[in-house]
Amino acid sequence: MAPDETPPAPAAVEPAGTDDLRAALRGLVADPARRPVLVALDFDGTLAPLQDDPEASRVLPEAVEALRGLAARPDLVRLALVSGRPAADLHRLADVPPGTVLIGSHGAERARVAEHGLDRDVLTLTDDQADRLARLGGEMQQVARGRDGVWVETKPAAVVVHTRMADAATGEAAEQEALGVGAHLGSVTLHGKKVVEVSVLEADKGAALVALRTELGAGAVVCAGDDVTDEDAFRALGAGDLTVKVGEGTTAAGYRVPDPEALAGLLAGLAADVAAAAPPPHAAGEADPAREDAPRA
Ligand SMILES: O=P(O)(O)OC[C@H]1O[C@H](O[C@H]2O[C@H](CO)[C@@H](O)[C@H](O)[C@H]2O)[C@H](O)[C@@H](O)[C@@H]1O
Repeated sequence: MAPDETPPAPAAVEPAGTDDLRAALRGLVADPARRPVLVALDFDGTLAPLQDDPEASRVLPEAVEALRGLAARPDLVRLALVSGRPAADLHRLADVPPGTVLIGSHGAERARVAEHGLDRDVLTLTDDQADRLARLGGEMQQVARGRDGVWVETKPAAVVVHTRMADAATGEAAEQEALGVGAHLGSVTLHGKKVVEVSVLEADKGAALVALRTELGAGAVVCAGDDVTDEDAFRALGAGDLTVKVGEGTTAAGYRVPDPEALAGLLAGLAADVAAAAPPPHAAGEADPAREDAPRA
């Protein structure tokens, strides 16, 4: 090859599909050496179909049921949501079972769903971060001003310009301007699906997920997501983990499913496998304390 010739780009490897993923999930749960498996799921576009109004987002009913089933066997599975949403918003919208860990604000927040409420660390900002967040809010409002369908969401450590309801040209212009604001005021700027999000904190889903797997002593991680920030998580995981891209687009994930409905079906299958698994040894033959006729201690 002549020195000035560019080598051809390697062909992108298309992730494996739904049937292969079903088999891989079944194999993972059947392997005692991989327990507990950490199932870490993105919210918007993954568990909850995308909506014009983020307040309308909900986990699909089939996935709600499946997550309840998975949470019933913490010896086999631990659950986490890993989202760009603030942890408190996730808790309000997501309907996930107690024990679920919530990683919010793209990794900057950590909380755990309790029986009645949410256990969480309060996110604190330095004076400089708080000052930049306030200035970001003002500048992003300027970006949205006069542009139909463009609006601003304010989060604990970030400001988001939303363009889903704008026409293509208006949305594109707003996103470009918002990226410029991020370049001078932000610590991290994310260009996601019809959003530009500028954060005053350094955080990413990959680092947060790796920290959680270590804390839990998870033998493997199953991680699913649909947007650019989920790619940080996919890249941070290892060869023995299962990474799942929901929808179209280039990805580092090993598997792809077409939409949140397909993912919900796979989670239901996983929950069925978990329900069929042998109970942990200490529980075999023990009376069920939830039953009325169980002997009193
Ligand atoms: O990490 P995620 O759980 O995927 O959260 C990422 C962002 O999700 C929200 O925006 C996205 O969903 C909205 C509702 O479906 C949709 O209108 C928007 O176009 C999507 O980008 C949320 O509003 C952002 O704050 C999150 O960072």
